[in-house]
Amino acid sequence: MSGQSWSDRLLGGFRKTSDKFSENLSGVSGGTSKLDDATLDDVEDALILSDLGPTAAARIRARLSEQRFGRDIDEQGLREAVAEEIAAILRPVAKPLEVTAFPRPQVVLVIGVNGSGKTTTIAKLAHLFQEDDYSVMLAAGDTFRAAAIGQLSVWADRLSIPIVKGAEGGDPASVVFDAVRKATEIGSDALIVDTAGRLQNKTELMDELAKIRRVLGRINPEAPHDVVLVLDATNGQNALSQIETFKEVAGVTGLIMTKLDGTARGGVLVAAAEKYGLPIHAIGVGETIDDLRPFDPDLVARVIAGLA
Ligand SMILES: Nc1nc2c(ncn2[C@@H]2O[C@H](COP(=O)(O)OP(=O)(O)OP(=O)(O)O)[C@@H](O)[C@H]2O)c(=O)[nH]1
Repeated sequence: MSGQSWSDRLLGGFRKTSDKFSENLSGVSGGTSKLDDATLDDVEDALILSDLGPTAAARIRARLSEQRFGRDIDEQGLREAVAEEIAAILRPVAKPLEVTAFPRPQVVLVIGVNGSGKTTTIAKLAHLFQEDDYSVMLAAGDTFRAAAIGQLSVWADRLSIPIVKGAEGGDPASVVFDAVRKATEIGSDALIVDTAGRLQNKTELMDELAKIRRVLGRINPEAPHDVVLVLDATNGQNALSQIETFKEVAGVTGLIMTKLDGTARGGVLVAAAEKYGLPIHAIGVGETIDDLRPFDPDLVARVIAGLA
């Protein structure tokens, strides 16, 4: 593991976004001047190029214009104002995943395309719950690939938590059914379920998730309590189309964005918040077990705007 703290890594990642923002804000640097249309154009363009998306960029521009048009502003003031507007978009969606289900266990379905960081995120999430003294169980519901089952088992061993798995090619719904029964039996607080990420076959995935839901509902009508979509920030705007699709096939209730360390595309988090308003539970800032962190909207906004 590198000697950097998670916050350095987070700042490092968003710093690339903020560097991109700053590069594109070069017309604004210098002394104090009146906020005019040309400057607002530069800010809007810089935000779009930083992956915040056209809608969030236009909204921030409109707010700046409304509040400060024609007033003296310097670069620092402009960055502060932009940070405030970004934070205003992010604050309402910052919601940690809480274990509140009664009866237990809280069933958390985790979905996302292969390679998004889903398996690692499940392990990190389990670890976060453990740190809060919750008992956790895993279910290897991605029976489509033996590698996925194996990978999750390795994490379960490392974390010393029980895992329920079926055979490769087996029925994910039956794995989930067994897991809920077992978790209820031993009194687990949370059950985190891995699922297949086959977006290329929407109908199959939808049928599979619908069946998991049906089976879960038979044991506990409240389950699944959470359907968490894991997104890879390095995909930039493509992450948004994944939200669109998974919302439709899986009824997503919240997001975790991974790989925010080291990408210049961290602004997509703001685009996602603005467009979908789904809760952002946490962010992934590295490959180790401690690298899933609560999402601090004010800090992220300041880093994107180049202030932190
Ligand atoms: N830098 C960085 N890497 C991450 C992060 N989260 C996951 N990864 C890495 O991304 C790769 C894919 O992660 P997995 O957890 O295997 O992703 P998955 O979606 O389960 O992918 P498959 O198992 O291939 O379907 C691994 O090399 C992880 O270590 C993160 O927040 N930052």
